[in-house]
Amino acid sequence: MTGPGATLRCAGLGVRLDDSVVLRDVTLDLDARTIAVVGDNGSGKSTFARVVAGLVRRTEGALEVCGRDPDTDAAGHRRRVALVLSNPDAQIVMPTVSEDVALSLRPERLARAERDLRVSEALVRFGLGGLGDRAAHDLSGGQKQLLALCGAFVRRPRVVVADEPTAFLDARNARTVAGHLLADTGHTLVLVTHDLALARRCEAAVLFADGRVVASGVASDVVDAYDTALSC
Ligand SMILES: Nc1ncnc2c1ncn2[C@@H]1O[C@H](COP(=O)(O)OP(=O)(O)OP(=O)(O)O)[C@@H](O)[C@H]1O
Repeated sequence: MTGPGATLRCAGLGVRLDDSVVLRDVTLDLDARTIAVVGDNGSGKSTFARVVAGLVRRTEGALEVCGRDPDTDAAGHRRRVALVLSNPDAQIVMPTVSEDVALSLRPERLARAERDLRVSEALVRFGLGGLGDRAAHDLSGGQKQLLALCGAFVRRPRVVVADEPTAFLDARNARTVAGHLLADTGHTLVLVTHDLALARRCEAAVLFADGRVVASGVASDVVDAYDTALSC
Protein backbone atom coordinates (compact mmCIF):
# COMPACT_ATOMS: atom_id res chain seq x y z
CA MET A 1 0.00 0.00 0.00
CA THR A 2 1.35 3.40 -0.93
CA GLY A 3 0.18 7.02 -0.97
CA PRO A 4 -0.63 9.46 1.80
CA GLY A 5 -1.73 7.85 5.03
CA ALA A 6 -5.43 7.29 5.45
CA THR A 7 -6.47 6.76 9.03
CA LEU A 8 -7.05 3.07 8.65
CA ARG A 9 -6.10 1.03 5.64
CA CYS A 10 -6.10 -2.76 5.45
CA ALA A 11 -5.77 -5.11 2.51
CA GLY A 12 -6.52 -8.80 2.88
CA LEU A 13 -5.77 -8.68 6.59
CA GLY A 14 -6.17 -11.96 8.41
CA VAL A 15 -5.60 -13.10 11.98
CA ARG A 16 -5.31 -16.66 13.21
CA LEU A 17 -5.28 -17.29 16.97
CA ASP A 18 -4.64 -20.74 18.43
CA ASP A 19 -5.29 -22.33 15.03
CA SER A 20 -8.64 -20.51 14.62
CA VAL A 21 -9.15 -17.98 11.86
CA VAL A 22 -10.58 -14.99 13.75
CA LEU A 23 -10.30 -12.29 11.05
CA ARG A 24 -10.23 -12.95 7.32
CA ASP A 25 -9.70 -10.78 4.26
CA VAL A 26 -10.30 -7.48 6.07
CA THR A 27 -10.01 -4.76 3.45
CA LEU A 28 -10.70 -1.14 4.38
CA ASP A 29 -9.69 2.36 3.40
CA LEU A 30 -11.06 4.92 5.84
CA ASP A 31 -9.95 8.50 6.27
CA ALA A 32 -11.78 9.75 9.34
CA ARG A 33 -10.89 11.11 12.76
CA THR A 34 -13.39 8.92 14.60
CA ILE A 35 -14.15 5.34 13.52
CA ALA A 36 -16.69 3.05 15.19
CA VAL A 37 -16.32 -0.73 15.01
CA VAL A 38 -19.66 -2.54 15.34
CA GLY A 39 -21.03 -6.05 14.96
CA ASP A 40 -22.44 -9.00 16.89
CA ASN A 41 -20.69 -10.68 19.82
CA GLY A 42 -17.79 -12.77 18.56
CA SER A 43 -17.65 -11.08 15.16
CA GLY A 44 -14.00 -10.05 15.60
CA LYS A 45 -14.21 -6.42 16.76
CA SER A 46 -11.92 -6.72 19.79
CA THR A 47 -9.40 -8.73 17.85
CA PHE A 48 -9.38 -6.07 15.14
CA ALA A 49 -8.97 -3.35 17.80
CA ARG A 50 -6.00 -5.22 19.26
CA VAL A 51 -4.39 -5.54 15.86
CA VAL A 52 -4.82 -1.78 15.33
CA ALA A 53 -3.34 -1.15 18.79
CA GLY A 54 -0.36 -3.36 18.00
CA LEU A 55 -1.18 -5.95 20.70
CA VAL A 56 -2.02 -8.73 18.27
CA ARG A 57 -0.03 -9.31 15.09
CA ARG A 58 -1.82 -10.06 11.87
CA THR A 59 -0.95 -13.31 10.18
CA GLU A 60 -1.82 -12.13 6.68
CA GLY A 61 -2.26 -8.99 4.62
CA ALA A 62 -1.32 -5.36 5.03
CA LEU A 63 -2.25 -2.70 7.59
CA GLU A 64 -1.53 0.99 7.97
CA VAL A 65 -2.69 3.02 10.96
CA CYS A 66 -2.31 6.74 10.24
CA GLY A 67 0.11 5.92 7.44
CA ARG A 68 2.32 3.50 9.38
CA ASP A 69 2.51 -0.26 9.54
CA PRO A 70 2.40 -1.25 13.24
CA ASP A 71 4.61 -4.27 12.56
CA THR A 72 7.54 -2.28 11.17
CA ASP A 73 8.02 -0.29 14.40
CA ALA A 74 6.01 -2.13 17.03
CA ALA A 75 7.51 -0.30 20.03
CA GLY A 76 7.05 3.11 18.39
CA HIS A 77 3.49 2.20 17.45
CA ARG A 78 2.62 1.22 21.02
CA ARG A 79 3.99 4.58 22.21
CA ARG A 80 1.69 6.41 19.78
CA VAL A 81 -1.40 4.36 20.65
CA ALA A 82 -3.39 4.30 23.89
CA LEU A 83 -5.86 1.54 24.70
CA VAL A 84 -8.99 1.96 26.84
CA LEU A 85 -10.93 -1.16 27.84
CA SER A 86 -14.43 -1.71 29.21
CA ASN A 87 -13.29 -2.82 32.66
CA PRO A 88 -11.30 0.00 34.25
CA ASP A 89 -10.24 -2.21 37.18
CA ALA A 90 -8.12 -4.17 34.73
CA GLN A 91 -6.21 -0.98 33.90
CA ILE A 92 -5.43 0.25 37.42
CA VAL A 93 -1.89 -0.67 38.37
CA MET A 94 -0.71 1.81 41.00
CA PRO A 95 -2.12 2.42 44.51
CA THR A 96 -3.15 6.06 44.16
CA VAL A 97 -4.91 7.97 41.42
CA SER A 98 -2.01 10.30 40.62
CA GLU A 99 0.58 7.51 40.74
CA ASP A 100 -1.54 5.53 38.31
CA VAL A 101 -1.66 8.43 35.83
CA ALA A 102 2.06 9.14 36.33
CA LEU A 103 2.85 5.54 35.40
CA SER A 104 1.62 6.24 31.86
CA LEU A 105 4.27 8.95 31.55
CA ARG A 106 7.17 6.79 32.73
CA PRO A 107 8.45 6.02 29.21
CA GLU A 108 8.80 9.76 28.54
CA ARG A 109 11.38 10.13 31.35
CA LEU A 110 10.17 13.63 32.24
CA ALA A 111 11.60 15.74 35.04
CA ARG A 112 9.48 15.28 38.16
CA ALA A 113 8.03 18.83 38.06
CA GLU A 114 6.90 18.47 34.46
CA ARG A 115 5.49 15.01 35.10
CA ASP A 116 3.55 16.25 38.13
CA LEU A 117 2.18 19.18 36.11
CA ARG A 118 1.04 16.92 33.27
CA VAL A 119 -0.63 14.58 35.77
CA SER A 120 -2.46 17.34 37.63
CA GLU A 121 -3.62 18.99 34.38
CA ALA A 122 -4.94 15.65 33.14
CA LEU A 123 -6.74 14.94 36.42
CA VAL A 124 -8.50 18.31 36.24
CA ARG A 125 -9.41 17.78 32.56
CA PHE A 126 -11.05 14.43 33.35
CA GLY A 127 -12.89 15.70 36.41
CA LEU A 128 -10.60 14.01 38.95
CA GLY A 129 -8.89 17.13 40.30
CA GLY A 130 -8.60 16.82 44.07
CA LEU A 131 -8.67 13.00 43.95
CA GLY A 132 -4.97 12.49 43.20
CA ASP A 133 -4.15 11.05 46.63
CA ARG A 134 -7.18 8.73 46.76
CA ALA A 135 -6.74 4.97 46.53
CA ALA A 136 -7.46 4.22 42.87
CA HIS A 137 -9.47 1.08 43.67
CA ASP A 138 -11.77 3.12 45.94
CA LEU A 139 -13.07 5.26 43.06
CA SER A 140 -16.54 4.63 41.69
CA GLY A 141 -16.85 2.70 38.42
CA GLY A 142 -17.39 5.93 36.47
CA GLN A 143 -14.43 7.61 38.14
CA LYS A 144 -12.26 4.57 37.41
CA GLN A 145 -13.10 4.81 33.72
CA LEU A 146 -12.26 8.52 33.78
CA LEU A 147 -8.95 7.53 35.43
CA ALA A 148 -8.33 5.08 32.59
CA LEU A 149 -8.99 7.89 30.07
CA CYS A 150 -6.70 10.15 32.04
CA GLY A 151 -3.90 7.59 31.83
CA ALA A 152 -4.52 7.18 28.10
CA PHE A 153 -4.70 10.86 27.17
CA VAL A 154 -1.91 12.12 29.44
CA ARG A 155 0.51 10.53 26.97
CA ARG A 156 -0.92 12.69 24.15
CA PRO A 157 -1.50 9.63 21.94
CA ARG A 158 -1.83 9.86 18.17
CA VAL A 159 -4.43 7.06 18.21
CA VAL A 160 -6.86 5.99 20.93
CA VAL A 161 -8.32 2.50 20.62
CA ALA A 162 -11.29 2.10 22.97
CA ASP A 163 -12.94 -1.30 23.36
CA GLU A 164 -16.48 -0.91 24.75
CA PRO A 165 -15.39 1.93 27.06
CA THR A 166 -18.95 2.75 28.15
CA ALA A 167 -20.18 -0.83 28.65
CA PHE A 168 -20.41 -0.71 32.46
CA LEU A 169 -21.24 2.96 32.91
CA ASP A 170 -24.50 4.69 33.79
CA ALA A 171 -25.95 7.09 31.24
CA ARG A 172 -24.31 10.15 32.79
CA ASN A 173 -20.81 8.65 32.95
CA ALA A 174 -21.21 7.06 29.51
CA ARG A 175 -22.00 10.49 28.11
CA THR A 176 -18.99 12.05 29.84
CA VAL A 177 -16.60 9.32 28.67
CA ALA A 178 -17.98 9.47 25.11
CA GLY A 179 -17.56 13.24 25.08
CA HIS A 180 -13.87 12.94 25.99
CA LEU A 181 -13.24 10.22 23.41
CA LEU A 182 -15.01 12.05 20.58
CA ALA A 183 -13.56 15.50 21.35
CA ASP A 184 -11.00 16.67 18.83
CA THR A 185 -7.76 16.74 20.78
CA GLY A 186 -5.57 15.74 17.87
CA HIS A 187 -6.07 12.00 18.27
CA THR A 188 -7.71 9.46 15.99
CA LEU A 189 -10.33 7.31 17.70
CA VAL A 190 -11.07 3.66 16.92
CA LEU A 191 -14.09 2.83 19.06
CA VAL A 192 -15.51 -0.68 19.49
CA THR A 193 -19.05 -0.32 20.74
CA HIS A 194 -22.44 -2.01 20.97
CA ASP A 195 -24.01 1.43 21.56
CA LEU A 196 -25.29 2.22 18.09
CA ALA A 197 -26.26 5.78 19.02
CA LEU A 198 -22.64 6.34 20.03
CA ALA A 199 -21.41 4.66 16.84
CA ARG A 200 -23.53 7.08 14.80
CA ARG A 201 -21.67 10.00 16.40
CA CYS A 202 -18.42 8.81 14.77
CA GLU A 203 -17.47 9.97 11.28
CA ALA A 204 -16.95 6.47 9.89
CA ALA A 205 -17.77 2.92 10.93
CA VAL A 206 -16.90 -0.67 10.13
CA LEU A 207 -19.36 -3.53 10.52
CA PHE A 208 -17.93 -6.98 11.24
CA ALA A 209 -19.71 -10.34 10.89
CA ASP A 210 -17.97 -13.70 11.36
CA GLY A 211 -14.51 -12.15 11.20
CA ARG A 212 -15.16 -10.29 7.96
CA VAL A 213 -16.01 -6.69 7.12
CA VAL A 214 -19.52 -6.55 5.71
CA ALA A 215 -19.87 -2.75 5.50
CA SER A 216 -17.64 0.28 5.99
CA GLY A 217 -17.91 3.99 5.27
CA VAL A 218 -19.97 6.85 6.68
CA ALA A 219 -21.01 5.85 10.21
CA SER A 220 -24.72 6.55 9.84
CA ASP A 221 -24.88 4.44 6.63
CA VAL A 222 -23.03 1.53 8.24
CA VAL A 223 -25.19 1.62 11.38
CA ASP A 224 -28.32 1.78 9.19
CA ALA A 225 -27.07 -1.35 7.38
CA TYR A 226 -26.53 -3.09 10.73
CA ASP A 227 -29.97 -1.99 11.97
CA THR A 228 -31.54 -3.40 8.81
CA ALA A 229 -29.67 -6.70 9.20
CA LEU A 230 -30.80 -6.92 12.84
CA SER A 231 -34.44 -6.54 11.91
CA CYS A 232 -34.37 -9.24 9.20
N1 LIG B 1 -6.98 -16.51 21.59
C1 LIG B 1 -7.99 -16.96 20.86
N2 LIG B 1 -7.96 -18.18 20.31
C2 LIG B 1 -8.96 -18.63 19.55
N3 LIG B 1 -10.08 -17.93 19.28
C3 LIG B 1 -10.16 -16.71 19.81
C4 LIG B 1 -9.13 -16.14 20.61
N4 LIG B 1 -9.51 -14.90 20.97
C5 LIG B 1 -10.73 -14.70 20.43
N5 LIG B 1 -11.12 -15.79 19.73
C6 LIG B 1 -12.40 -15.96 19.01
O1 LIG B 1 -12.43 -15.00 17.98
C7 LIG B 1 -13.77 -14.60 17.76
C8 LIG B 1 -13.84 -13.08 17.79
O2 LIG B 1 -13.59 -12.63 19.12
P1 LIG B 1 -13.60 -11.09 19.48
O3 LIG B 1 -13.37 -10.97 20.96
O4 LIG B 1 -12.68 -10.37 18.59
O5 LIG B 1 -15.09 -10.71 19.13
P2 LIG B 1 -15.94 -9.41 19.48
O6 LIG B 1 -16.67 -9.02 18.24
O7 LIG B 1 -15.08 -8.38 20.11
O8 LIG B 1 -16.98 -9.97 20.54
P3 LIG B 1 -17.74 -9.26 21.77
O9 LIG B 1 -18.69 -8.25 21.18
O10 LIG B 1 -18.46 -10.38 22.42
O11 LIG B 1 -16.70 -8.65 22.66
C9 LIG B 1 -14.61 -15.28 18.82
O12 LIG B 1 -15.22 -16.41 18.24
C10 LIG B 1 -13.61 -15.70 19.86
O13 LIG B 1 -14.01 -16.84 20.54
